[in-house]
Amino acid sequence: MNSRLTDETITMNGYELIRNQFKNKDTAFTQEEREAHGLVGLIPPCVETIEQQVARCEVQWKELNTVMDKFIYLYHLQQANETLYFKFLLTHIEETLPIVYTPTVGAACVQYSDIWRSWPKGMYLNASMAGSIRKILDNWYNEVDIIVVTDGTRILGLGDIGINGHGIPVGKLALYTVGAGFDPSRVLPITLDLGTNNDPLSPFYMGSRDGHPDEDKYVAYIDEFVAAVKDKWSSCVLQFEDFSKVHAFELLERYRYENRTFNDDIQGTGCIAAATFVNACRATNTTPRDHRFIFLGAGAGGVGVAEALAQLLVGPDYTIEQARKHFYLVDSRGLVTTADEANLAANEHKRPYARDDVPAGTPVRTLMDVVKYAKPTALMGLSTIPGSFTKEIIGEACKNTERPIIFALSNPTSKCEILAQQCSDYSHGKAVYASGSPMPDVDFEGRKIPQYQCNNMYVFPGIGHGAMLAQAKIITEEMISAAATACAKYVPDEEVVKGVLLPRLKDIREISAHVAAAVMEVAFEQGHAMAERPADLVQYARDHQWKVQY
Ligand SMILES: NC(=O)c1ccc[n+]([C@@H]2O[C@H](COP(=O)([O-])OP(=O)(O)OC[C@H]3O[C@@H](n4cnc5c(N)ncnc54)[C@H](O)[C@@H]3O)[C@@H](O)[C@H]2O)c1
Ligand SMILES: O=C(O)C[C@H](O)C(=O)O
Ligand SMILES: [Mg+2]
Repeated sequence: MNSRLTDETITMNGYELIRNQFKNKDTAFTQEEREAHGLVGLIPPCVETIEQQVARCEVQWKELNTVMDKFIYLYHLQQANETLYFKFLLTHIEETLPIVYTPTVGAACVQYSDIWRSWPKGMYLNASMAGSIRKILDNWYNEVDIIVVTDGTRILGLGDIGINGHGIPVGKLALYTVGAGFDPSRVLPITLDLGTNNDPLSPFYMGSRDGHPDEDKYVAYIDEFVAAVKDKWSSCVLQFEDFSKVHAFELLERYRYENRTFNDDIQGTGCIAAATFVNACRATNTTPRDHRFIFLGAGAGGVGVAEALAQLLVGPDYTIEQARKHFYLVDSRGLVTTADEANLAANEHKRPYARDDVPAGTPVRTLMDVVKYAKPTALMGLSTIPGSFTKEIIGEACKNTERPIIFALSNPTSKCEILAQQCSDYSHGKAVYASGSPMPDVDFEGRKIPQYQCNNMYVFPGIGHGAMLAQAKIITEEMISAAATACAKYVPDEEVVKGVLLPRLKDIREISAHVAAAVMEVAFEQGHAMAERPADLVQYARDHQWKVQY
C-alpha cells in the first residue's frame, strides 16, 4: 500500500526525489539509496531512523509557542515529508489532532489567505472554470481514492468564509490517513470557490470576492463537477463537507443514488452522535425510547443527528413518525412547528420534525420556553451559539431525569454551547456530556473526569475506506448506521458502565478497520459492492491501511 521507492522513483534525479513529499525520507535515506539515486551530498551525511527524526520534531514542537505556529509547522512538515508528518501525528495523536483539525484548523481557516506560504495542497475550482472542469482535473498529478470537497459556505460554525475554508478538506484528509490509512499521495482536497457573501476583510484574500452565483448556475456547476470527478476517477469516494444547509441536503439527495458519495455533516455527524448516544444509554441504563430530545440548531448537523437518533427508536412496533415525536427542534426562530410554513418551505429538511401538537398560547420562542414545555432528558447543541446551554437550562434539564444527556457539538470550541467543566458544575456531575471539539478533563469533587469528543472524525475515515474497499456503488443509510453500531460496540461493557462513551483516539486505526468492515458487510449484503468479498473484513481493512513507515 505504500508509495515507497519504486522503479518509477529511480527515474527521478536526487533533487526531485528529496523535493517529492511522498517519497522523501530526508536523513533516513540509506547510504545505498543515496548512491543509487544521486542523493549523495544533497542531505546531511548522518543516516537516521524515522524514530530519530520524530524525536527531533518533538524538540522543535516544544519550542513552538502558539497553536498557529504549530499549525504552520505541521503544514511545512507535511509539505516536506508526508511519512514523517503522519508518523509524528500518529505518535502524538492527542496533541496534534486539535491542531490539524478542530479547533485550531478553524482559526487557521479564518486567516488562511494571510498565513499562506505556497502550499500546493489540492485544487481550487472557480466559476470561470465552468465548462472546463473535466479538463482541469487532468492537471492533478495522481490517481485519487478520495476527495473531500467544500464550497466554503459553512466552515465549522464560522460561516461563509469562501476559499479560506480550504483548510477543512485538507484537515479531513489528514484524518483519512491517520484514521483509516488512506495513501496520502492519493487523496485530494478541493475547494469550489464560488464566491462568498461575506466581505473578506484581508487584502490577501485569495478567492473570488463576488457573491454566489444564482441557484441554477450553482447547481449546474456542481453537476458538472460531480460528473467530471466520476469520469476522471470513477472509483473514488466523494465526500461533501461544510456546505451550507441551503445546499447540503439538496446535493446529497441529488447524487447519493448514483455516486459513491456522502455528506459528512449530515451523515457522518448523525453516525457518531448515534454511536455516542447508544453508549450514553448503556451508561445510564436507559433506552433511546426513554428520551425526549431538544435540539438547538436545525441545520445540516442538527437534522442529520435527529434523523440518526430517531432511527435508534424505530422498531417493529415503533414507526419513524412515533420516534420523531420524541424530538423538539429549536432554530433561530424558536421551536420548529407546522405553524411556520415560511420556515419549512425554505428549509424542507426541518419539515419531518415540525411539531403540530403545541397547545395554543404555549410559549415556545426561546430555548428555555421549549425546555420548560418539552421537559427534555437530552439536549443536543448544533447551533453555533456559544454558551447557549446556560446554568438555568442545565438546571431545568436536571429536573426531568437523574442523568441528562448533553451533547454540545458545535465547533470550534469558541462556538460550543457549553464547556465540559461548566456542564459538570451546573449539573453537579449528573450530566452525561460530550462535545464536538476536544475538552480538557473535568475536575469533579477533586477527581479528574476524562471527556469525549463526539466528532465525525471517529467514523468518516472508516466509512470512506469501507466504501472504497468494497467498491460500493453508493453509500447507503444502512452502511452509515452499521458504522455507528461498530463504533459504539468498540467500547466494551465494562468501560461503558464507567461512563466511557467513545473509544480512545489512539485506537483510531483499529476503530476505523471495524467501521470499514461494517460498511463493507452491508455493501455486500445489499448488493452494492463491486469488489469480491474477502473472508475476514476487519483483517482486509487492516491490510489495506497505508503503513506509516519508509
Ligand atoms: N461534532 C461534529 O462532528 C459536528 C458535525 C457537524 C457540525 N458540527 C457543528 O455544528 C454546528 C452547526 O452545523 P450545521 O451544519 O448544522 O450548521 P447549519 O448552518 O446548517 O445550522 C445551524 C443551525 O443553527 C440555528 N441557529 C442559528 N442561530 C441560532 C440561535 N440563536 N438560536 C437557535 N438556533 C440557531 C440555525 O437556525 C440552523 O438551524 C457547527 O458549529 C458545526 O461545526 C459539529
Ligand atoms: O470538522 C469538524 O470538526 C466536524 C464537523 O464536520 C464540523 O463541520 O464541525
Ligand atoms: Mg464539517
